[in-house]
Amino acid sequence: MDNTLLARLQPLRQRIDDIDDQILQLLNERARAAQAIGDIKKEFDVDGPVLKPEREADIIRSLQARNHGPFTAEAIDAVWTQIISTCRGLESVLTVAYLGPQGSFSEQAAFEHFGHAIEPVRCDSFDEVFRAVEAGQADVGVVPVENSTEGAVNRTLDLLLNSPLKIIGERSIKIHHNLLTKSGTMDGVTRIVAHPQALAQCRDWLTRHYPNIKLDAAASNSEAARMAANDPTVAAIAGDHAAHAWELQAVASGIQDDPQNRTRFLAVGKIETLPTGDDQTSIILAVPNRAGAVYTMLAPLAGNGVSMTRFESRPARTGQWEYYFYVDMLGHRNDPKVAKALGELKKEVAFFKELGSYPRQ
Ligand SMILES: O=C(O)C(=O)C[C@]1(C(=O)O)C=C[C@@H](O)C=C1
Repeated sequence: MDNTLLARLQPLRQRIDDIDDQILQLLNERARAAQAIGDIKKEFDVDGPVLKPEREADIIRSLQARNHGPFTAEAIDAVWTQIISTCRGLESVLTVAYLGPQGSFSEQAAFEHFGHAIEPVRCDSFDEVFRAVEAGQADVGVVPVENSTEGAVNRTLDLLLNSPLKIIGERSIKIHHNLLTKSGTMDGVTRIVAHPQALAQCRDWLTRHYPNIKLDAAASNSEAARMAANDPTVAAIAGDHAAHAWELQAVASGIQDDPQNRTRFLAVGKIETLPTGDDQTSIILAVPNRAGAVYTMLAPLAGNGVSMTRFESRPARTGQWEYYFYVDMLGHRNDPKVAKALGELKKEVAFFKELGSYPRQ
């Protein structure tokens, strides 16, 4: 390297080394403070949860609010999620249940939300994720709830209806699909395998490029990737993490019909999440099947100035054209406006279930 170039880089690199030393010292001080918090928590409640979603959201948001850059808000989220994850792990390791072998989008969402210092509980279905958390085999679960191309993930909605678990957080991630094989070509491939949601998200692309190939459903995209890794007649649709985990090559990448394709995941658990000042509340409602019932059902929200952010319906399976309505609104259930709206709403409906209040992403 040119000597003058080196001479100019050297002091800056020295500066970075000094800063890294300070960061390291501060990270260890932070870790010791978290360990002390963990000891106090144990003193008061041995089996109580270490995870405090509202505190984690507060820390990251207030750093983002005070930040003047050039470090970006997204970088603050990623770096501090990992710092907090490590500190939390020193108090007690968080076990997280989610769908799929290594490399699934659920795993990516779990890492982006809770950091990497977690112990995975990998499940074969969304039902198993709920069961694992309900049975105490995992502290929390991460499940997809809606996709920007395909809409609601119906199985998750049905499980939320019947589960005692609460929603404790949300995380939306970009979903980028690839067509993957062991060789990186389609030679000898007789079928394309993926989770039905992924097949649906890539429907137009598949029709255009492989109109005659057999499409098969797998329990997860990472399961499809595992199959492709072991069988040269299989091509999988899966994300970059799965490609990496199963050492597959891309025949084509970014094959989702919508380049902005995103999936929103929910974190579910048994803990109660306190207000942060920027929260969302999710509920399920049902009303008798008569004219104007849905309008009346929602009137308390508008009447109390509570904004509805999502409205989804699922058949109640009574054969009577009755539905469960899944409603998200801004605010925490302890906020006076939300509490009043929920109180009024309960009186109007035939069925009411609170799914939880949690920090907005
Ligand atoms: O403040 C706490 O209760 C902590 O345990 C510390 C800490 C952190 O590292 O900042 C870690 C885990 C909790 O979920 C929240 C915050």
